[in-house]
Amino acid sequence: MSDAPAPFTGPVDHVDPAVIADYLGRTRWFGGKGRPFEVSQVYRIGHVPGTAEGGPVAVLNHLVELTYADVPAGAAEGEDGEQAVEVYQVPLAFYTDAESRLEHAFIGWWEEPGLGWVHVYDAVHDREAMAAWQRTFFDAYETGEAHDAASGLTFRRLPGYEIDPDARASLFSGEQSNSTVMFGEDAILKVFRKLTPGRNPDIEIHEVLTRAGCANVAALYGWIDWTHPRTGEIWQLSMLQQFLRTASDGWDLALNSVRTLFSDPETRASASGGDFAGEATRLGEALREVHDTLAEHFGTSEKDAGALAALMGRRLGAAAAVVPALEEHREGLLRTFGAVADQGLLTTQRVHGDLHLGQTLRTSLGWKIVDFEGEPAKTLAERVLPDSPWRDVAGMLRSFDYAPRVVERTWSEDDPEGTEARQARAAEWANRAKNHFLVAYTGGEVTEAQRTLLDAYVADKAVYETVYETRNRPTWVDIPLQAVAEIGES
Ligand SMILES: Nc1ncnc2c1ncn2[C@@H]1O[C@H](COP(=O)(O)OP(=O)(O)O)[C@@H](O)[C@H]1O
Ligand SMILES: O=P(O)(O)O[C@H]1O[C@H](CO)[C@@H](O[C@H]2O[C@H](CO)[C@@H](O)[C@H](O)[C@H]2O)[C@H](O)[C@H]1O
Repeated sequence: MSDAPAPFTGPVDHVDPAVIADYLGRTRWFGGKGRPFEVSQVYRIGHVPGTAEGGPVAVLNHLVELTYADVPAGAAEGEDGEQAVEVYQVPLAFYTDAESRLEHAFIGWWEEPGLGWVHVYDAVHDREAMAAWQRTFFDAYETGEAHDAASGLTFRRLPGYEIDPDARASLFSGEQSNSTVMFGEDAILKVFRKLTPGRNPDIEIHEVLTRAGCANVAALYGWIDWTHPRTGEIWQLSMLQQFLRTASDGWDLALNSVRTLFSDPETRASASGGDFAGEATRLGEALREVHDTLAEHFGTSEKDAGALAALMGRRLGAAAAVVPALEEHREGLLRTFGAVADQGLLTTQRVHGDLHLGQTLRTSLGWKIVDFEGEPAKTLAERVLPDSPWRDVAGMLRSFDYAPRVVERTWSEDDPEGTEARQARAAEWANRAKNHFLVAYTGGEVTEAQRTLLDAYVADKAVYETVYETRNRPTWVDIPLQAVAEIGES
């Protein structure tokens, strides 16, 4: 363990909040870009044990509290549900001298009590700093946990999976809302960025599915808890998981399949070399198994169908405030939601909550579903609520609709004349994937009531996507808007 300075826990006054704010604005994972914010507090949550010679003089983890000025003072959230205060995890590696190899992850330099002037870097970019995490996880194996009393950090391990304490750490290139570090080719550490106290659904669900031996997820190896010294709340910081070495992203595979189809529009989707129906079938089977295991271990509950229809209607109202183009489809959408209202009590359970092809990985041993954190914009309390499994099914159906439309966006620039022919193939591809997926998921026929419920979830998801695209990729908003229009007309 290093000679890191005390205290390990508490507000940090000597770090300039503007330096941290500037760094957040430069990262991919910070979701508050574009909103007016200030860093209202930097809170130190302890040092990571296991640092070694040649590495940083200390690895100190921090929670950064942000306050947004676009929510009226005193309110917890704004009109569109955006939160007034958010907390992000920022682990820092401290070096006495500048480390040129880490220039891209440089945050600032300041005088650190007990350490003197230090150069400070985002620790997830530093293999030496991340090796400290890995060594501590390794030490935790025998007992199942390594608790560092000084810092309040607890490294937990599940039995049955060994990790190499010397494997090289490297940051995963595709970081999105979190940061993922690979340890050799065996394990990955997902460092959650936006945090809330309480059980993290990604860890919770992976633990249940791993202990149940479910083959359709990456096995959970361990995770890190931090106990707030004053409130006693548990904050879950990171998740250690099996690295799926042979994985190909489901979304990329689907796009490739559509490209193969479009390159020869004379050939029907069923005869195309890139046919996706078989994969869609296997995906449906995988989701069925995951849902069954979740229902078995977390149990099921019931939800009033009328309340669900009303909730979807309210979500539409909030979305229309952000995307005015939804207004003209309001009637048709409300009809679709309203059709479920007389279904009495619906069965609900823990679900993925934000399932799409980008959350699926095809490995040599079949499909794996990742990222059980739920919709990123929702609060934790909302994300862990039981919901109908049809929400996840609808997410996948929307994704099958997206894939050909995304390919067409760029294809049509080079070949505008072929649009009509490709449209027919695109519809064929999407319908084929949807049908195969559904048949595999249900094991046969979809009843009329199930179809009505599914249609409502598909419409609800498409409405959500219009907001997501408006905020994140405005040039894509036509994709879900077109779906909304088709639903509204039907
Ligand atoms: N266990 C794993 N093995 C290999 N790649 C993975 C694994 N888990 C996730 N990935 C890849 O990392 C990407 C980001 O992971 P995800 O859990 O979705 O993080 P985020 O919450 O940042 O979106 C995924 O799209 C997937 O391609
Ligand atoms: O992966 P996240 O949990 O961050 O999910 C969000 O981003 C997704 C995009 O990356 C978004 O998905 C939408 O776009 C996908 C294509 O990029 C498409 O396959 C999905 O069907 C569509 O919903 C997701 O909605 C959003 O929550």
